[in-house]
Amino acid sequence: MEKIFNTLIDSFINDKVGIAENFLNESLAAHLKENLISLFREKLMRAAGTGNDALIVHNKLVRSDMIYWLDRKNNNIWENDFFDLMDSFVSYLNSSCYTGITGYEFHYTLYEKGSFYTKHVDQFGNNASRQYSMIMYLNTDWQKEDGGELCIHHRDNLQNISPVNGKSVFFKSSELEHEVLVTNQPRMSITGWLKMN
Ligand SMILES: O=C(O)CCC(=O)C(=O)O
Ligand SMILES: [Fe+2]
Repeated sequence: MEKIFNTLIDSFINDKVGIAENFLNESLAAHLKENLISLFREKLMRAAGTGNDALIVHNKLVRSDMIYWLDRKNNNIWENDFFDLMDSFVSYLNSSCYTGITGYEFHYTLYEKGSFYTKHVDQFGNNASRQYSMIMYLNTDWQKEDGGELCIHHRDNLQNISPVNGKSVFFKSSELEHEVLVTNQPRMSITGWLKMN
């Protein structure tokens, strides 16, 4: 995995946005996607809000995705595999870049057709614990006309990233403004944050 971890970290250092294709292998991505689809069918996914627990706001004009938090307590082997991967990524990141990450949180995310998330930054005004944002996409055969790009607003340009299967994107939560453009197909991912408490 070190090679893929380095791809993500090096591109982050060079471009402020780390991108690694196949960060999730095909099998893990497929099983996590199956989990997500079952959670949706069982009506366990909830409309996402903005803000944290203390101050949560649901506004479908800002974001229209649905989420479900991953948890080792769910006792799901694929979720646990995912957490093992994140544990090794975090220890690699901490030892190679002295980032001091002490925790993380991740949720499954579903953007149904027509959904989006308007321009925002990921760190909350009342809580600075989120250090790095990390997204992993679960969409096989994503086509350009499917839309749903992650659009990063750099100072001088826009960067559009298509949500293709297995790809991971990594950036600093306090810095980069970004949005999810309207998706024309169901768009699935795992979204999370590396935290320092
Ligand atoms: O799914 C993405 O590409 C980005 C999601 C996002 O910005 C967020 O959930 O804060
Ligand atoms: Fe975000």
